Amino acid sequence: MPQQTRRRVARPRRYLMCRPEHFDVTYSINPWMRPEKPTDTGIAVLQWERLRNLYLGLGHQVELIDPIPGLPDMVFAANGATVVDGRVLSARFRHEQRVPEGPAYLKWFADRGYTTRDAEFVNEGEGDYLVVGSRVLAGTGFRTDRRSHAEAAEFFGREVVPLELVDPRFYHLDTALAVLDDDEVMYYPAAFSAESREALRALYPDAVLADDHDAEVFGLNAVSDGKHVLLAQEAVGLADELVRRGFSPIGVDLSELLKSGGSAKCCTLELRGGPGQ
Ligand SMILES: CN(C)C(=N)NCCC[C@H](N)C(=O)O
Repeated sequence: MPQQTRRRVARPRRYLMCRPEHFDVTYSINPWMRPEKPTDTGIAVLQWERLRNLYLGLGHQVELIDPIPGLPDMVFAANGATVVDGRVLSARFRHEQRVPEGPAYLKWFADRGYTTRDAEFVNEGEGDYLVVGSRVLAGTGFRTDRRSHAEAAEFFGREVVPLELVDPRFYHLDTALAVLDDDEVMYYPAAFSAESREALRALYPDAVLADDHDAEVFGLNAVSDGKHVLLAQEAVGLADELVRRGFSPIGVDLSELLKSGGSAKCCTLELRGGPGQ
């Protein structure tokens, strides 16, 4: 069926978020981070609250993890773990500044009775693991160690498709690719190696492709519930194409968090399945 005639249905989601009470840019571990530029924690909190209220207004559940002083990037909950069928693979961060976030998120899950695994290899949670239907797309190149992909495949019992990122501005998979539905994605081809571009073309021949501008404003760091797609408000080309395909895009302003290299998806960890599954 042509994409534009599909009726889009929202599925209620459960998300984990972390209020950016200690947000700041005090170090630089990606090309967007400029510690010399001022940040405003109050604005970051306001922008984040709007995102959270949008989720609640759409009928989704939002759980919260307490922010920890001294961990300014902890707001990026998507990096904190990967949750599939109630099974939680912990994050193991590449840069020392973020290493303590892994155990903090893992504890949140363990305290609530989830089945957890303390990851053996470096991986940055849903920053590099994206679930598309029964398949998991897995980024590597800048953060997540390739060896983590086999660990994730074994732990989740799912097919894991490796994708290599080649542009340091798009250092996590979820800065270059967004999941729209169980069989649809949008992505920025130039962020991937030739081999990975080929793999994506074969898997998703009808994917929405982002242009340079929309990728650079982090339009692909988007969250979809199957109908509503929350994405950076500046990504107007992507929003137009999403409307054409029957989705309802909702523009969000997360300009303060972009100073650390994150947007809507980075702030949002999807909880797929609950404890005891
Ligand atoms: C897309 N996701 C989840 C992210 N891109 N996360 C943002 C991480 C930002 C942080 N300063 C870092 O460089 O790790």
